Amino acid sequence: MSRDYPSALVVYESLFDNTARVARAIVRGLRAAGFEAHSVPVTSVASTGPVDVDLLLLGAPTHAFSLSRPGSRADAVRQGAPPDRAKVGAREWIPLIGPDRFGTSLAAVFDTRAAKVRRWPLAAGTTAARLLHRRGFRLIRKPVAFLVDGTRGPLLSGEEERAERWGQMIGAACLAEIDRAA
Ligand SMILES: Cc1cc2nc3c(=O)[nH]c(=O)nc-3n(C[C@H](O)[C@H](O)[C@H](O)COP(=O)(O)O)c2cc1C
Repeated sequence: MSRDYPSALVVYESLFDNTARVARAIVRGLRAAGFEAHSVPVTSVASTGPVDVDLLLLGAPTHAFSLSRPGSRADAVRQGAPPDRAKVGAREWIPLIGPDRFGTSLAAVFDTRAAKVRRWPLAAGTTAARLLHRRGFRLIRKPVAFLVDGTRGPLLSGEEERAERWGQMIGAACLAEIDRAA
């Protein structure tokens, strides 16, 4: 940690804005934990150069029990999602990145998924965690899920507040990891 404040970047994929809302709530939680934190859609971060942070977070919606694919995002567009949000997803982005790009190997993952299949073990977060691990990142906590009501949302009541608390918790966990390594 070379700056005055620890820092985190929350990269998210979101077709209907629910994962984006969760990402913003997590940013609020990270800030409450003392972090300089920002969220950015995967459609924009894909074209930026290296960034120097202490923690990378990645969030994505569950499509077909996994990360989205071009076909599932096209499906979402047919259901009303803005086409520009479907250009690139976390699945295509992760193979392009590694710890060097962010100045950290510490990462955390979250997903959104439909409330009625909440207990299904396979989801976007599981896949993202596996792919990030393969790229050399170390997940500091298990992936966490936030629930939406159906395909377009909204988030279930209380989920944004839970995301904010999770952001604060993950910030504290990251600081503990940094202390341990020092
Ligand atoms: C093509 C498609 C497939 C989906 N498959 C699943 C699924 O397998 N499991 C699930 O829980 N939700 C599924 N959903 C619901 C999404 O998880 C939901 O749309 C998403 O969490 C909303 O987040 P977003 O607004 O950020 O896109 C699917 C949605 C779409 C559009």
